[in-house]
Amino acid sequence: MRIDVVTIFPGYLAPLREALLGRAIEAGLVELGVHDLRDWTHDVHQAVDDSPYGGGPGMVMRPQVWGEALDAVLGDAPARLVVPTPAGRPFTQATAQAWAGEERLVFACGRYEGIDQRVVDAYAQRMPVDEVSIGDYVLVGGEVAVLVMVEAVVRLLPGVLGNPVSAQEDSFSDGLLEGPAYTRPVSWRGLDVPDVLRSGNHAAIARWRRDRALERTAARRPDLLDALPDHALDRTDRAF
Ligand SMILES: N#Cc1c(-c2ccc3ccn(Cc4ccncc4)c3c2)n[nH]c1N
Repeated sequence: MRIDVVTIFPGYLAPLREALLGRAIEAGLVELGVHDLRDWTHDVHQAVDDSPYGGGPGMVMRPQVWGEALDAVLGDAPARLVVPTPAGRPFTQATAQAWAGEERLVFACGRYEGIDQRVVDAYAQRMPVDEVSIGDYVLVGGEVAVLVMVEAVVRLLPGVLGNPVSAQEDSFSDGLLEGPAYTRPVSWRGLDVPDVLRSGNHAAIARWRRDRALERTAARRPDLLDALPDHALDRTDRAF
């Protein structure tokens, strides 16, 4: 997979070259390009924003600069354009799973009050464009959202995680939150590891883990339970 990010703060994306993601890049599993939007300005002030039509607070990012930058970065290669915005569709694990199958992702990081809508509209005429949000809170720009989304996607790529099974057992992968996890020592500050996890009875362990996941999901994210298809819950599950 190739990932390109266009931003006025390239340094914000430096963490993408650290740790797991950095190793994926070094292993050739991912190619990463980070581009400074201001490289496509032509004025001495390198202006990327202007006042909003219709008035209102803040500034809007100019379409011309974005058009030149995205034309240059995209070239002729097919890609999915992703535009983080607080007004976007929710970015979820399902989104990450879908995007993990893409050959190329290009992220447009806005700042100020966002990017002129015509940028999304123009590129949506010739390629898939997703306006997405990572959560119901307001950030100052798209860079942090891109860090989140790139990590969620890249960890799903074959060869990136040491143990691919762990991605299959993630929270959300089966529609539920993960249950609690434990490691040594068996007793810590008067708190013990549940006996079942040390029983060697794999069927009992699997049942216990499913029950804790259902319990946690019912308590913290009942909306996920409501969204589960009927076949996803067996009779034992329905006790929650
Ligand atoms: N994904 C995502 C986001 C953002 C986000 C993303 C891109 C931009 C570009 C500019 N801003 C600032 C801004 C814009 C409009 N209204 C208010 C603030 C952004 C915020 N905020 N919260 C999220 N979950």
